[in-house]
Amino acid sequence: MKILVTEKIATKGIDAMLQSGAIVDEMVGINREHLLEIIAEYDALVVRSVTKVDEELYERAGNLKVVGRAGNGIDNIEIEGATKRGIIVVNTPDANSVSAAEMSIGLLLASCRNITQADALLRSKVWDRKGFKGIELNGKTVGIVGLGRIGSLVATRLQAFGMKTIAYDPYITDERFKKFGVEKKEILEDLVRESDFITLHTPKTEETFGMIGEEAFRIAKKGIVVVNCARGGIVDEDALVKAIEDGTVAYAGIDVLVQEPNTTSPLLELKNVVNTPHLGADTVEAQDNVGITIAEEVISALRGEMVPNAVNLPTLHHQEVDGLRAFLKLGETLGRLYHQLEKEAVKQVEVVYSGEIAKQETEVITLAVLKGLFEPVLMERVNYVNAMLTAKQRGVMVTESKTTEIGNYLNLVQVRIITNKKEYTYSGTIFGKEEPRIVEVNGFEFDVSPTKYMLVAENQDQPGMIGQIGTLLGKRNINIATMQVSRNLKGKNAMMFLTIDSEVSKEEKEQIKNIDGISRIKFIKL
Ligand SMILES: NC(=O)C1=CN([C@@H]2O[C@H](COP(=O)(O)OP(=O)(O)OC[C@H]3O[C@@H](n4cnc5c(N)ncnc54)[C@H](O)[C@@H]3O)[C@@H](O)[C@H]2O)C=CC1
Ligand SMILES: O=C(O)CCC(=O)C(=O)O
Repeated sequence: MKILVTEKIATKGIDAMLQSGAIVDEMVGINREHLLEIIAEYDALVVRSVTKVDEELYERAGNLKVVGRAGNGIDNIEIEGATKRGIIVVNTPDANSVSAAEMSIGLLLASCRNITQADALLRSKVWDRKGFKGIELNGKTVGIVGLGRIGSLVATRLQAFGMKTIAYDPYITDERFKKFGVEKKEILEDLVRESDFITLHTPKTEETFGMIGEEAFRIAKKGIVVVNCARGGIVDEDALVKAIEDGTVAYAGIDVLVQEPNTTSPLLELKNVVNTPHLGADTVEAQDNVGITIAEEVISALRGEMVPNAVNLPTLHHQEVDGLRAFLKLGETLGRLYHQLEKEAVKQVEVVYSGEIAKQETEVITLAVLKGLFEPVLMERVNYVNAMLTAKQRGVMVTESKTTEIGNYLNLVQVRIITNKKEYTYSGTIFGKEEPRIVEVNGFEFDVSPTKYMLVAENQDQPGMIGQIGTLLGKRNINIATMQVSRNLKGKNAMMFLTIDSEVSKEEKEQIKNIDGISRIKFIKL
């Protein structure tokens, strides 16, 4: 077994790999050309957040079986390319959470007490106590965006500073807010308006990228403090610079930037920003923890053993699973619909199997549903192995029920999502051997072959709706592959399902929403 390590990981991690009998080449900071030249020799590659593991690399990596991400975020690794080549990607999602939480608090304190600025002045041999008056945390409100592993650690620690903790995370249950003594904010704008400090702890997704931007700074309190120790771009960097210059943001603590490494960001020029070069996980403890964990995981994966933190799972090759492959895809699709259509925290998921499929071992299909359900908000960290655990950790109850009775379809999988407010349903079937179909969404009946890009609109059942949407998309050069309309009662509400060939921008969605009679429009990406 030959393992290449391209970024610094703890010696304990390297030792653990060597002890397993592997040949380990540590080439910290290896340049891209050299990496591409030699990658074909290796069975495993261990990286942190800098090495880009992409198509170009996979193309040259004929022997690669495992990519180990020594850390949490995996946005430098192309998962799809790995999965299609049977390469397992593993990471260490829990191993550095405490360090990242402590770093967030460090940035918060360092920025609002001018610690780095004062230190720099004193080092230039000037003892001057003027101009460094900061602000206290005690009695202030901190708004936490994303109450997952790190967000919740930050919350409980900041409560010890006498802060009121509020959070926005529409994807977790009320019980989790209660557990951490955090007040829930239903909408981001409320959190922004009420916060004296805002700290970000979400993954980088299409929804979170730029979520704290011009609009947020327009409604924020004057003199707010912003900390981003999650991923670059969750706070829009240009908008932040402007907000600091006009005094909306008094201080900022930034550990992560869209472009990394980076020595030219305008944020580095601003005196009331404390910038660190992505050091959130850089502690002895976190690195030992991450190093040992990634070594164990990479070795297990190379030996073909089950790795709980496998980010993708290209190893579902068992015969019984092969027979269910189309249903796995269907289950994942049905799960993925929910969070792209709704924003309510899930309390319970019930998967109902009817017809022939009820005679099969369906547990793995339920796991596919959960994987699809959680992926849009947790990114690729959810897989067949940890999907049930993820549901449990997030306080979501999962049940299955079965009936072999055959209704309108030979096989039917219905996913019921129960929230505090209501129940949502998504049903699908398999036509022929392999063809998934979405046949019902919240009581509206369809026969849709799911595609990568789809639009779902809710509208008043009145003449002209289809034409208006079609014309608008046509003008924007967005090709409609199929379009179906379903209604419950004539003249009342209807739902439209469109499969389209390309993405729809925010602006285009806004335009569709402005069509008279359209109440809701959602873009779905599978
Ligand atoms: N600076 C550093 O060195 C480090 C940074 N990180 C980053 O910190 C971030 C948080 O990591 P964890 O807490 O482990 O992740 P996690 O997956 O445990 O929690 C993320 C939370 O964000 C929520 N969320 C997702 N989309 C949201 C949205 N649109 N609005 C509000 N909430 C949303 C999820 O429901 C989830 O509860 C990640 O971006 C990770 O990559 C992690 C470790 C070190
Ligand atoms: O130091 C590193 O490897 C980056 C840590 C990080 O951002 C993560 O684990 O997500």
